[in-house]
Amino acid sequence: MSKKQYHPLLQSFGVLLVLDADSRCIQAASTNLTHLIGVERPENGQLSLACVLGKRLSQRVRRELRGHQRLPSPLTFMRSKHSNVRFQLHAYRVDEQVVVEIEPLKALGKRRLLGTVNERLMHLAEATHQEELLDYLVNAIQQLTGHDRVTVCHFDSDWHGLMVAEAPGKELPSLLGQRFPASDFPAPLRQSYENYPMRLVEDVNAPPETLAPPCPTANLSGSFLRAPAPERQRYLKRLGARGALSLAMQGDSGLWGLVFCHSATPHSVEPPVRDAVRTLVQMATQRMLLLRARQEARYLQRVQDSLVLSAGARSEPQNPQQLLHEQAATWMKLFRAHGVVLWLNGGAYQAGVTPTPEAISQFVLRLERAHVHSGPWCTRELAKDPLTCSLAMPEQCGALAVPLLMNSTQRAWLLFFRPEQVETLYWAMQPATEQQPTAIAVPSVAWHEEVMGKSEAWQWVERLAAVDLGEDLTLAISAYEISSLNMHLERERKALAEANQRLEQLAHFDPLTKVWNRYRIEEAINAELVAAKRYAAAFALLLFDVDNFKQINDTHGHSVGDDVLVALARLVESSLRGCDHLGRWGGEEFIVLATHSDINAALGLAERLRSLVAELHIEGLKQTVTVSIGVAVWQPGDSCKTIISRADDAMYRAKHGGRNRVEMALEPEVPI
Ligand SMILES: Nc1nc2c(ncn2[C@@H]2O[C@H](COP(=O)(O)OP(=O)(O)OP(=O)(O)O)[C@@H](O)[C@H]2O)c(=O)[nH]1
Repeated sequence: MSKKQYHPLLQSFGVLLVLDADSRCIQAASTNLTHLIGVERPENGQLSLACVLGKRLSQRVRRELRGHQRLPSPLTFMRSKHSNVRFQLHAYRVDEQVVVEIEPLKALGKRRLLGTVNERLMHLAEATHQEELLDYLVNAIQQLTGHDRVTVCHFDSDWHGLMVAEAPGKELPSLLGQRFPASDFPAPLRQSYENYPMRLVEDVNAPPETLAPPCPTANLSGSFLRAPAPERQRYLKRLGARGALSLAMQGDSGLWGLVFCHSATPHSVEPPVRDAVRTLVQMATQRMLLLRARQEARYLQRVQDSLVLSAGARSEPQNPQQLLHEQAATWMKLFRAHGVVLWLNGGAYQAGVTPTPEAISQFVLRLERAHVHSGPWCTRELAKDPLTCSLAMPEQCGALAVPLLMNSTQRAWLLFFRPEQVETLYWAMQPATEQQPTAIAVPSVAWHEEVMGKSEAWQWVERLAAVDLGEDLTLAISAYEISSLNMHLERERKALAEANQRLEQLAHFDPLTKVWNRYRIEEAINAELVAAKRYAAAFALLLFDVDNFKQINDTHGHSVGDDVLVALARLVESSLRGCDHLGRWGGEEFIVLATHSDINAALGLAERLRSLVAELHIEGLKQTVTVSIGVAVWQPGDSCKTIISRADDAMYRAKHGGRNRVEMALEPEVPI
């Protein structure tokens, strides 16, 4: 550490010694050495630590400091057996020197103090609300130290202080609810509280002690005895305080606040009482952080609970509009917003008090350009933020925007809007007036500040919860999109299957009789020809034609003719084996493909069909329907054309033979 010249003035409630690195020789001592401890300085000689503490204790100090930065704990001693004044000693190393601080101790009744402190600690540990906790803390400290006014000052994110708790006194005016500007707590001051969490000023008006001989090299920045700097003295006077004790309340991310104890008259606080107060403050701070963490956890849980709903909606996905409609009220309550917008695929779903769609669209466009990272964006002053100041959003003051990463290129946005929150702040001190101090009193009208144009601030935990909500919403929206896509695909698939079926029908079936069409029966004959050739498995074709069909048509009309064809097809179809097939060859001609059939089987089948048809009764048709059938059996070397041609010849012979007959095809004269 570089040797800096620190304020060499000291308070008089203790004695300060500056020793060499070996803790033997006293290089300088505060001017109250004789007065407080009764040690005379030798006229010309060197003062040793042993002269002040005695041989034994000075040896102990040296031993305990060897290889260490400071004594593990303070030591107590009495100057002589005859005097009952006890002292407390503390020593630590700074640079190449050792600093020893000695304070007289008054008889305090240690047991009683311990009991009181334990009782207070128990109470603090049981507090369930921050206000209750801090109220109890300031009252407990007031009882322990006897200060007139004890307050807790909490810092906001700009380091302005707000007096949030107070044990008021009779001598000093109340500071509760007042704000102190950040300029009252400059960074070095806050830093010093982080290093030395407690400061005691016994009497701000007391003439300071100095070091004798003067010792400009001594680094007393960490000394508990150092006198307050002139600006701090002025400040305390403005607060009406002559005696002051202040303690840091250290939060998770820096200084949470300070405890100020003030009294209108000089006020000493014994080391054990200071230790007790420090323990109380530490305990209260821990408890407060715990309460806050619990409160935040409860809040996050509430947001989570609202997510569970949208998670439930995931199994039965809702469209974004439904989702917003159902959840908007809950979300607005949770996020203390008066409007919410879900911006998706270039359109806005809105609920509550929201800007116009044009303004929202502009806002999102700017967010897309300026806010590239995945975290939330927020402001409590839309009219002042460079991103939004030129947008027309008259009813909005604050906005929280959460990007929803729908995929690698597309972002949706969840936007919350807050109205203006006009607030009156009571400033205890204005930075500008620090040069001309004014006695603190009940805040004057001039110190009221109306804060306009701002919404409530977006808390850290709210931003965190909004990100959680955004992630959940992204899932819910994706689930909905996937499910609608699936539904669409399913519809498409069904339509395609139906079209295919229709196509299949058209391609293979005769639309009137629903039996195979010419193309399909031809296909089947060709397949059978291949099988017959390979396995020499004979099959037969029965080609039949309705007799005098023209006359039926002409006499009874085409529709009766159609009925005849349909009834005939049904009858024949139902009379065939499962392995045989019926097809319409054209007009009133049909073919039966009888697999695994020799000539006898085929003739038997043809005869059976003929007689069945002759018994067919058609509604509206008095005459009987008959068919003439030509039968051809597969011959090696047959093609579709040759076998049908033989069947056709046979059928014509049946026609010419008088109709309602079966004729067998003639054997081919030469092998085909
Ligand atoms: N109703 C109806 N008539 C059809 C259909 N297809 C063909 N026809 C008719 O069937 C008749 C066939 O007549 P023709 O070829 O002279 O034979 P036919 O009257 O049965 O006499 P033969 O075959 O010699 O017994 C024609 O008048 C066709 O118009 C159809 O799908 N429905």
